[in-house]
Amino acid sequence: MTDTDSLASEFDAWFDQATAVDTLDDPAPATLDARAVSAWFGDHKVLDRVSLTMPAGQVTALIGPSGCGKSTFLRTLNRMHELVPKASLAGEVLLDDVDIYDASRRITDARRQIGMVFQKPNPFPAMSIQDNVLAGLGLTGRKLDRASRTDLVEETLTKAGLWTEVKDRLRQAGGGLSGGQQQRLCIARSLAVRPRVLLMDEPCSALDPTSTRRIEQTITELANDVTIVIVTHNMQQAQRVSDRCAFFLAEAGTPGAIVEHGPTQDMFENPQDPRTSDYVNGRFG
Ligand SMILES: Nc1ncnc2c1ncn2[C@@H]1O[C@H](COP(=O)(O)OP(=O)(O)OP(=O)(O)O)[C@@H](O)[C@H]1O
Repeated sequence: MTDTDSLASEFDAWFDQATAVDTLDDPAPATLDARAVSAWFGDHKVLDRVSLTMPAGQVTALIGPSGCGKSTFLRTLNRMHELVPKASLAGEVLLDDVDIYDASRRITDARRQIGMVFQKPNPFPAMSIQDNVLAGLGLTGRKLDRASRTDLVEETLTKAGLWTEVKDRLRQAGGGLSGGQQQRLCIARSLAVRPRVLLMDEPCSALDPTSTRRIEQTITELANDVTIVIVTHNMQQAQRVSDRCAFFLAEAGTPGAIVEHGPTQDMFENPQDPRTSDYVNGRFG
């Protein structure tokens, strides 16, 4: 028995301990509505009353120069900001009208419904490809029978655009894939818990141009199933993948705020604010 075989069977055994077997629903994409979100690290205020609606089933790109608070804003959208020691927050984030920060809501519930993909692909390197896909389910405490797991692995790897490349080696280690394939594996892992929103923090910044285009294609294909919010420094990418854009700026030591937001085509072809025009045309940042 190889290492990957033994890992795979351990994981299977964990799932098979289930006394009750769950079925996964197929939820519709949700609208995320940030209302007057401010964020601090200690006494350093980095976001000031940011309000933005990210419509269901659309791709919203967050753009702006380095340090203007895009990643911080993204992390307020699924309660990851509060993991940083001394970080604090004001405002509301509504997922289809329900405040994810409401005291009666569990943090794990928000994270399950609002998944995240990071800059650097972070699969579990020694874990098999199929177990990487299923790993998030374990964390949310849900157990599926074997047939449902097999279906879920195929479905999510297909949606992430990776199935045909890995279907004959599902029990091999995730760490053996290329960087672009690893990022698509991480997207499949996020999709396996059936999120309603997927947050992506510069998901292509560690990838070559070919892998980048493949991920962009995946984003476009996913948009009907899940609302996507993506941070990107690449203006061509924002134009290629997003329906809407929000331009963030932190001017002269002030906290980050949104200068302008709207349909991507308007933001690039007919921006209302000269600072937006300067930024999207590469004159600063
Ligand atoms: N963990 C942290 N502790 C303290 N300050 C932080 C932390 N993370 C970010 N900051 C500060 O918050 C501000 C916003 O950072 P953030 O990473 O959100 O900006 P960004 O627009 O995403 O930047 P980039 O495009 O370079 O990733 C910056 O001043 C940054 O130094």
